[in-house]
Amino acid sequence: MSENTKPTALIMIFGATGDLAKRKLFPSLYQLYTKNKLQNFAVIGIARRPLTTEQFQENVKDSVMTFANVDYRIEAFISHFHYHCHDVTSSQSYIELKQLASQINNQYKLKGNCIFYLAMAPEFFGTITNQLKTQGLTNVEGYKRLVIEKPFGTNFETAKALNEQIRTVFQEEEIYRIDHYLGKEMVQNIAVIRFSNALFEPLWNNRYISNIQITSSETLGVEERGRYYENSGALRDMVQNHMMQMVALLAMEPPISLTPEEIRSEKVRLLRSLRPMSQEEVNTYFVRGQYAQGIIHGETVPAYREEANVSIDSNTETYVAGKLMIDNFRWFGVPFYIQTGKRMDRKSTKIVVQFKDMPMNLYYQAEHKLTPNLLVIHIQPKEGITLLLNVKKSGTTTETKSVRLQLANEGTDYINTPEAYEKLLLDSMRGDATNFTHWDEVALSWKFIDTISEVWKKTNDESFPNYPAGSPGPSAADALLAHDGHIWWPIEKIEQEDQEN
Ligand SMILES: NC(=O)C1=CN([C@@H]2O[C@H](COP(=O)(O)OP(=O)(O)OC[C@H]3O[C@@H](n4cnc5c(N)ncnc54)[C@H](OP(=O)(O)O)[C@@H]3O)[C@@H](O)[C@H]2O)C=CC1
Ligand SMILES: O=C1O[C@H](COP(=O)(O)O)[C@@H](O)[C@H](O)[C@H]1O
Repeated sequence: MSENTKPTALIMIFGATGDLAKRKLFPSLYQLYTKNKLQNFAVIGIARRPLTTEQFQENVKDSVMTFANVDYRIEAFISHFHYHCHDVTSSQSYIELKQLASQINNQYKLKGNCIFYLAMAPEFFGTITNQLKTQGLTNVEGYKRLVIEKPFGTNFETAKALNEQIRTVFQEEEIYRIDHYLGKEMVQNIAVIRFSNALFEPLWNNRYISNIQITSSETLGVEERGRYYENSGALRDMVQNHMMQMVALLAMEPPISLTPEEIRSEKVRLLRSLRPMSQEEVNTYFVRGQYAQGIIHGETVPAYREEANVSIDSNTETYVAGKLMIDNFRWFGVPFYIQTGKRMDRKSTKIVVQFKDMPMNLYYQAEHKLTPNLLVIHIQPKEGITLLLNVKKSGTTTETKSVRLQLANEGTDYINTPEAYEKLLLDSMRGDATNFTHWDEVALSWKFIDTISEVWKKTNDESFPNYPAGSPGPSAADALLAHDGHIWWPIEKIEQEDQEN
């Protein structure tokens, strides 16, 4: 389907009174609607609480006003929403849901196309898909697609069982596993930066790249999600999916074309080249942390154990740093460092590609080392690219200084870029699975992650809590890089100092 095709579909949102629907799904659909990207659509919201369709429409309106902050064509927009009060564990109400779906399909002329969006706790995913099949909701005249939220399982075994269950109802090409990082503008830009610039692609290998650093730090804590997070931790919440996907996009071989199959098969090949770790090696390659009380934006925030309301000796990690090695010709010997954590000093997701030093420094003067060339891909909150180069200091000197070439930051292209969910919803309606994860990718990343979580489950980290909220994370993460002679590049600090000078 072309990029300009306007899709038509009925979207059934299971979990329509929940946080994700309110904060992301309704505002994203609204954006698509007001940008005229949809031919025709209707939504059936499904949850247990007893709401009328009118009350549900008011909730949708509130969510759009709060999170999209506009009310242009809002009444017309919410008239597309319907509500079905339904406990997904009860088979009876699927029959009524089927009747409602058929009536709405005819009323809006939706061609029998149906998206089943599971915005609910994962323990319901299997039950819902089974019931959809048993009660005949998947017998549609058009297409049927399942959009499924994370977490997709809690380890390889549970993910495999879930996959087998949903595969009895949906084909792999009908399953859209959401990883919202794949909807982010600059994550989608990684392949474009690599494969459309003669400047980068020839250097994108172990001859010219020293190491790659991927950081995704948050200032938020676990908020209302303590129960989920306590059983997940940063490793399963962020690393298994978002961080591994970014590694795959940065390191995969060029696909022979941009079809979803080709891109996803390159990512799979890359994930297969990750150097496996033995259990004994886990704590050499990976570092974990948990936040203590600290100060963020001038306010004292509680420690994880208090905020999440969990046991006072909880061993759950809220921070992970790790070193991944890729055993293929292109990357042998190049460390990919990743770090992600909650309650850190800033909200920032970025990738730093550090190029190797020049073979000889012609400009060496006492104490003066050339700064390595760095390519920084800013993913959020700022979007853009920075290249750090060395130039001559002005005047009668051969001394060098580092300068920043801002390739895209603050450019008009990046103003008002659509939300990740907006793009992913549209892709799922158009049938473009490129930015969704294939089962083979999910399976391989779980296998890699399982070794780490098994070790961490067995051994408590006695140093927890080991970083104060509002800090850059535990010192062991610096030691991880220092061991290889590297540092986490303090890009924001470099930029700030630059601006001050
Ligand atoms: N919130 C977020 O930012 C993110 C969420 N996700 C994922 O999205 C999914 C949903 O998360 P979130 O919205 O935060 O969860 P919430 O707990 O906020 O919402 C859960 C929803 O499920 C409904 N529900 C619960 N039990 C039943 C039942 N038996 N039958 C019918 N409906 C039921 C609830 O409605 P009611 O009580 O009325 O039945 C509610 O609408 C999860 O898989 C989560 O991991 C992923 C990334 C980010
Ligand atoms: O998937 C998740 O992502 C968010 C971070 O997303 P971002 O787009 O704000 O970077 C994280 O807070 C959450 O714990 C996790 O489940």
